Amino acid sequence: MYTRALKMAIDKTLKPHEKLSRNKKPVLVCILDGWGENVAKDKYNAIHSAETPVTDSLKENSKRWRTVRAHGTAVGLPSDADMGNSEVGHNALGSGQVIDQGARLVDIALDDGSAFKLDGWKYISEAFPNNTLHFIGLLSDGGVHSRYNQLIGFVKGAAKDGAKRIRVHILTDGRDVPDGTSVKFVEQLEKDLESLDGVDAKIASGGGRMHVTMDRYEADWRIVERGWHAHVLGEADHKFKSALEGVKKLREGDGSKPVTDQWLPPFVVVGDDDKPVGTIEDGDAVALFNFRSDRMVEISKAFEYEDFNAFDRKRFPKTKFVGMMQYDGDLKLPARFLVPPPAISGVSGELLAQEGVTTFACSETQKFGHVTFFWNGNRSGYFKEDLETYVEIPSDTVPFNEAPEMKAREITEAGKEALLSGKYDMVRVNYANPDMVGHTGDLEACVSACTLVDSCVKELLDTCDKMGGRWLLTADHGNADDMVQRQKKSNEPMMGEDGKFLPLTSHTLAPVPVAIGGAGLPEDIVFREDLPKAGLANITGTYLNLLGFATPAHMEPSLI
Ligand SMILES: O=C(O)[C@@H](CO)OP(=O)(O)O
Ligand SMILES: [Mn+2]
Ligand SMILES: [Mn+2]
Repeated sequence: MYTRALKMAIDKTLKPHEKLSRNKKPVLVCILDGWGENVAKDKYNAIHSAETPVTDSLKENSKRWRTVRAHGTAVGLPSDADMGNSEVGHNALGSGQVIDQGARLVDIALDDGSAFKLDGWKYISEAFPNNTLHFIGLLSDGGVHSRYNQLIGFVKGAAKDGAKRIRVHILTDGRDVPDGTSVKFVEQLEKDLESLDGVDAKIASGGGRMHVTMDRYEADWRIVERGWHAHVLGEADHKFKSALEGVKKLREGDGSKPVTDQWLPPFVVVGDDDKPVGTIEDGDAVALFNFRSDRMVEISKAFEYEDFNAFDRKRFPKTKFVGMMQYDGDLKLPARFLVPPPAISGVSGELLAQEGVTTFACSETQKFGHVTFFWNGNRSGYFKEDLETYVEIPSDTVPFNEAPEMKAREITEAGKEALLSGKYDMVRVNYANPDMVGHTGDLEACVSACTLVDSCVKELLDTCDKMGGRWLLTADHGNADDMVQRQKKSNEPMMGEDGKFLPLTSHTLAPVPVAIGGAGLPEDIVFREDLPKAGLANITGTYLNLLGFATPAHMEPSLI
């Protein structure tokens, strides 16, 4: 069940690279979030439709440009039908290892039944006979944050182990799965809960994932506060007799504009007495059923921390609280969990800090933790704080198609300044736009986002060249490279009844580009040709080489 990394003892010292010396010039690692290299090259590929002279020109040097796999088993996901995502992508980029990820670890723990023998389960099962068991999480089979069959696996396990009263608090998706599918997931869940013998099981509250509960990196605590009100206190403006009725009604919006699954307002399910059917009370058990960490950290703090002032909780029930996993390895948050998280050790950040390498990492809020927390193997702290500078540029709090430029210009300025300062051996930045605007399904906005990012990349690469540095440009998974839902066999774009194309809001299965270069990179340094199946984890050794170090034995081979 555990990864290669755990099985072998890791030598955490870095050895010098045979050919590339540490030239004391900066190495830039630039990640374009959600920038895939898709075979579909029609107008729905926003990267193809955008003006991208800089990234296009890199392709011309076939010895220093290639693609790598960013989805499925290449990044530790259960199957090659699983699209990549930022968590697994940045874990791989930072660690150089293919690690069994949460999605897979939970599958295994459910399959072999070990999940029901672990401490987390024993802890919550104390509440089964006399109190309510609550599940909170993303209702979806997207496999990025959660999966429906895993929720059902735990619900059934609870029923079998004597839970008498179960309440599920749902966050609707429409981001990892097509918009509108919330209705079918709610229908299915209501049926599945009803079919449990001798258990009073219901959906109790919910809301759209971008508006309720699933904030990340403290971008907007009000999102979590809305969730707390609905799930815990049973308070929301919208009250319905059933979740199905609620989701259908809320999708209609106020009549002027429909609301998509991602953005549904919070709602509470009430009984015939108009009282909420499932508030969270002292003695209840609460299990978050998302395996992915970033969007579960804040709600975990709200349930776990006695001392908490991000918002007024009004009431703080003493619950038996568990996460699907432990979401933050440094904070040990939450303290209890259903399945042990992936063990990620010997990550590049730790090794580099040990060698005295100075690092600058920057993104805007929405991706800040991607280049720090995920990059460092789901650790929120520093390895050696005096060597690591982390800069977060506050993201806007609007749907990003309304501001597709996001903070790309500010990130560029910060990156340039870091390169020019001469203070940093490694500068890494992440541009959020292709991913965050891609998720809105707004093609036009996404095209303009990609055009802007390409021009920002030029500024960064030019600055790196000016400093005599070396650079590596890549992405963590696809997204902007396909903005339309397609027919399975023919790959033809799908149109809705209104004649408009059906937007694809999710990531894609596309591989991602990798390019290396820079004024400080000797001419004869090119990509090797014997790694056709390389994935994101092969990139770590590659940038370690650019920094003058050999690829450590516990990492995937370098592309150079
Ligand atoms: O927004 C998110 O949470 C995911 C999609 O569910 O995107 P990313 O993996 O790019 O962060
Ligand atoms: Mn991403
Ligand atoms: Mn994304």
